[in-house]
Amino acid sequence: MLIGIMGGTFDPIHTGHLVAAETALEEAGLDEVWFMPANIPPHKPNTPLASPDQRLEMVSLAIDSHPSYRAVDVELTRGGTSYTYDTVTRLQQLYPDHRFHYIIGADMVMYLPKWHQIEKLSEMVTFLGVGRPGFDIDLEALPSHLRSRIKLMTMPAMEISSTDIRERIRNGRSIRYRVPESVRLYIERSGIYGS
Ligand SMILES: Nc1ncnc2c1ncn2[C@@H]1O[C@H](COP(=O)(O)OP(=O)(O)OP(=O)(O)O)[C@@H](O)[C@H]1O
Ligand SMILES: O=C(O)c1ccc[n+]([C@@H]2O[C@H](COP(=O)([O-])O)[C@@H](O)[C@H]2O)c1
Repeated sequence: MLIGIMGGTFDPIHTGHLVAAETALEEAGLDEVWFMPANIPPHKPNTPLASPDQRLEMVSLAIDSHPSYRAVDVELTRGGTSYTYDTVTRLQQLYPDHRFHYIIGADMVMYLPKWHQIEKLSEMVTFLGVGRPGFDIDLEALPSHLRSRIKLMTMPAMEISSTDIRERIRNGRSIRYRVPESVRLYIERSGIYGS
């Protein structure tokens, strides 16, 4: 099986994540996409506002009806900082018959050289890069060994981020359609980001 891992903080999950996953599923011919919330995302300055359980719950609600999507809690149960190299090493041990691709937005593509053990990791997965408004992908600026391990996907520009969702909630603005309805209702009921 060919698996695309959609790793993220998902604080909260939004339609940008879902369209990125669907684009990769279709364009790279993936069998499944595994949505994997990070426990402690490396290199993010702030702790997520939602707890690990809440982020996993929102992911599960968002992907509920999709036959090829799964929510995977390996990073949450491992605890500590969620280095992707450690995660993929573990997944390859657990699922020796699977191949793994890793889906990332344009901001992360240009940040790859800073990832933990990136030389080894880039031998283990192919990165599927999707465009994101405000972030240019310049493959020429990346080291050649990395460049050859990235496939670019064509995704409609979606100017949407978890930061923007949280800010909208703080300002009493609508998040309808920016997140799946089930996630919107969960956020409203739980009051995670304020009311
Ligand atoms: N609108 C988007 N278009 C394409 N890729 C996206 C989009 N939003 C997030 N991603 C990608 O999804 C992955 C997980 O992102 P993450 O959960 O940190 O969301 P975020 O919206 O970037 O969060 P925040 O605003 O809190 O930093 C990253 O690889 C990121 O680049
Ligand atoms: O392993 C690393 O060094 C590394 C550095 C930055 C990001 N990541 C992973 O990339 C995914 C997206 O990161 P983020 O910060 O945009 O949520 C998430 O699963 C992180 O664990 C991984």
